[in-house]
Amino acid sequence: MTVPKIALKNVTKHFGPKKVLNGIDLEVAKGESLVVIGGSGTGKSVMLKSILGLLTPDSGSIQVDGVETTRLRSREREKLLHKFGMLFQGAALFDSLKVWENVAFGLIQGSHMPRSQAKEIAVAKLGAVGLGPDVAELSPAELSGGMQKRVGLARAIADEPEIIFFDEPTTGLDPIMADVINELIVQCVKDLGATAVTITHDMASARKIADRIAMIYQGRIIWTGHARDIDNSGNAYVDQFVHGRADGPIKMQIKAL
Ligand SMILES: Nc1ncnc2c1ncn2[C@@H]1O[C@H](COP(=O)(O)OP(=O)(O)OP(=O)(O)O)[C@@H](O)[C@H]1O
Repeated sequence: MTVPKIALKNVTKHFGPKKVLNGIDLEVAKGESLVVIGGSGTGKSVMLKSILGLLTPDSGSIQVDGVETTRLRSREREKLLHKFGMLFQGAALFDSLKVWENVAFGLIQGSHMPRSQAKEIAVAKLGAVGLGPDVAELSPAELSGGMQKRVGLARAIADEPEIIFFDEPTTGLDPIMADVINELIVQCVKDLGATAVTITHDMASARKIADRIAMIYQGRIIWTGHARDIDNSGNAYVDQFVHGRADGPIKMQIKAL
């Protein structure tokens, strides 16, 4: 039996009285691209942060390459984090650093690579996402949102991670730029042979990026299936989300202003 790259079993997490993860069961195979869809506040980010160890679940098991990660010491956790690359929502670049320094940040700080070598890699990774060496010397503030996402992607792949997380990679981009980013994600993940987990509300992005899609609702995975089956899921919650209907079993909690 092959060991999944990532496996969550019955993971729970609450904040005060609020139960956010309600028994998450999820497996991601090596080399697979899994997209997690679900409404706002359903626990997608809390799940990713739990896998990264930025949050500790209350109960349940999280394994990466068959190793339990919920009780790691700091040095072991640091080693684990080397397996991950991450493209954050809003790119999260440092404005005080040049573009290439942002891309090389993990190589210099985490892997203690000499600056000149890290710069060479950063410029090559920028090239892989369609940005020339001239961009490397700019400040992130001088770039458009789409270019910033590309820089974030170059940073996510700089250390050639085994696993890449994409948190809302297309949010705030026009549909054409979103498609460009989706294609770059597919290409970069393929080139690296990486395992990818993406969280998004954007169904066009999910369709393009995913091998498999999982839907989270009220802190549970309520459906998983091949991306090609998303329109015939037979699940009323998935159907409502995919078609963006106000009517259906998913009730939005709307607070009175
Ligand atoms: N550190 C925290 N302390 C308290 N509550 C938190 C914390 N982190 C998340 N939550 C709560 O957990 C719930 C789920 O949050 P999460 O960020 O995982 O949602 P999400 O599905 O990623 O939503 P979105 O799509 O809007 O980003 C929210 O109600 C949020 O307020």
